Amino acid sequence: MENLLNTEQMRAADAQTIDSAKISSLDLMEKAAGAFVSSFMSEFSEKYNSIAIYCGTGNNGGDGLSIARMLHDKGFQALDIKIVRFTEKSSADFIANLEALSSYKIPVREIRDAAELTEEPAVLLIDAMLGSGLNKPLSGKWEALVKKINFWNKKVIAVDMPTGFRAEGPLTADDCVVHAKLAITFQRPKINFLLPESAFFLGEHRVVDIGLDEAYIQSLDSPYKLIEKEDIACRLVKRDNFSHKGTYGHALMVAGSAETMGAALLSAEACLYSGAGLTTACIPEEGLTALNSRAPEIMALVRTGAQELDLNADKYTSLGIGPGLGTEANSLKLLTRIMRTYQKPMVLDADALTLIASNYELVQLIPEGSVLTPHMKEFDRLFGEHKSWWERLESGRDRAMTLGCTIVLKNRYTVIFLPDGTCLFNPTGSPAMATGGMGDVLTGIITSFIAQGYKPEDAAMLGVYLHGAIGQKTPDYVIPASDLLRKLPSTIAAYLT
Ligand SMILES: NC(=O)C1=CN([C@@H]2O[C@H](COP(=O)(O)OP(=O)(O)OC[C@H]3O[C@@H](n4cnc5c(N)ncnc54)[C@H](O)[C@@H]3O)[C@@H](O)[C@H]2O)[C@@H](O)CC1
Ligand SMILES: [K+]
Repeated sequence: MENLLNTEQMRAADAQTIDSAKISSLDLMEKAAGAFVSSFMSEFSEKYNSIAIYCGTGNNGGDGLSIARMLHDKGFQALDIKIVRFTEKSSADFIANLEALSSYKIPVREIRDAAELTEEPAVLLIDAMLGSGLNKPLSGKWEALVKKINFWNKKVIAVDMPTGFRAEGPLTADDCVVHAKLAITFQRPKINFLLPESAFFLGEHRVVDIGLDEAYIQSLDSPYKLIEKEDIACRLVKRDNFSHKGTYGHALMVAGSAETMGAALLSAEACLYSGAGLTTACIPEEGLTALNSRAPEIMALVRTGAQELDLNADKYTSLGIGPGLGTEANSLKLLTRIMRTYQKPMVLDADALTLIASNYELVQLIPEGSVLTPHMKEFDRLFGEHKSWWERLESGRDRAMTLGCTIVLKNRYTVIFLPDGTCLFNPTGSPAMATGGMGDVLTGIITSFIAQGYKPEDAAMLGVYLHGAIGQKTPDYVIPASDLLRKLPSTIAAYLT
């Protein structure tokens, strides 16, 4: 798992690397610029394109000057440097890089006011004005310049981060930030790159390794972590030679209503396809034919109308509840009854969460160790309105700790809040997954992993990562949830090796 750092910690890692690796800050800047250029060239190889490199006078600007030199050496001819000199302060490494540029025939122009710029003919703009040194919102000359650059609507590639972007803390659409297509960032993504509001300013990001001291970075105390492929491989357990269906547990999925049987089918099938030994779907009578014809492997526990369900809780090794359940009185009765009867960790999703939100006393009945899988709206219904995703990060951590539960807040980079206050970001996923039924499948996978004996936190991590990995692999415009779940067995097997 990769530790994600805040700006202050990143600066400490920078200093520690210079200290421990006996590398000068100038050489580190050279490494960072080299890593940027390699990544840049893999994406933008047309050397005839004109490129304007806007540099500040701090280290982000120093990177920009070094990048200009390297691009020139790689054969990019149509380069043009603009130095934004709104202050007389310059960093030592910026000055050193400006000197190194003196033997190069790259045009350099100093800008002292945004009004000096009328247009920008370059096709591509590299933003090396301000990076992680940002210490307050942009105003005055900076604000005017950023507004002008955004008005030009160029293809902007940011060095480390877009000028004006806050690496952590709440973001709003009103922040004055350079709008960039891509940020090539150093060593770790900024935490805010993983939150949806970053899309106001940034298309995508790539992370490049600049050789910072990894042992030191991993030793720092950060609640924020990024899940890696190895975390999945080392948690997944192979199926034993002499195992049988009883080895892999019995998952019960309480889901569906007459109009939403699809949600029950998808979540129960996801249990089956991710390896539960037995799966039972607790469904209304109207759904029985659909279940039997679509998924003969799945058993039914039929619930009729308001009739109280006689649940033998010992029979099941995991329970998922919520997909397509409905929010009317009968569903509330069913949920309450199940929460009173079943005291092992359960997976709560969709309508179960909405019912808990509007009958908040039910929160007390959530068994410790359970997994809650809300999307943003369900999260806000449960825990109150939040003005930003940063606030959701803070309250998600807080709630996971007080409830002793795992909370899976679904998004492009789904966030998993663990009961110990750790906050895991999942890297896998794709916009092709933005279709109905996806959440039902995820609920089924997590329920299935718990049935098989994985700890709920691990079940959530494995489920979220593998679910996203399938979506990410599809070259198609969209992946229907039922197609995704059929790829679960081969995907899980691929991660086992
Ligand atoms: N490990 C790392 O973090 C490394 C960082 N490097 C580069 O160094 C950058 C950070 O450099 P610096 O710390 O010199 O900072 P920046 O170059 O981001 O900013 C320069 C200066 O601008 C001023 N400033 C901040 N906010 C302002 C505002 N709102 N209005 C006007 N002026 C403002 C501050 O005095 C700041 O020091 C990184 O983004 C990255 O590009 C690389 O060179 C090498 C390794
Ligand atoms: K920048």
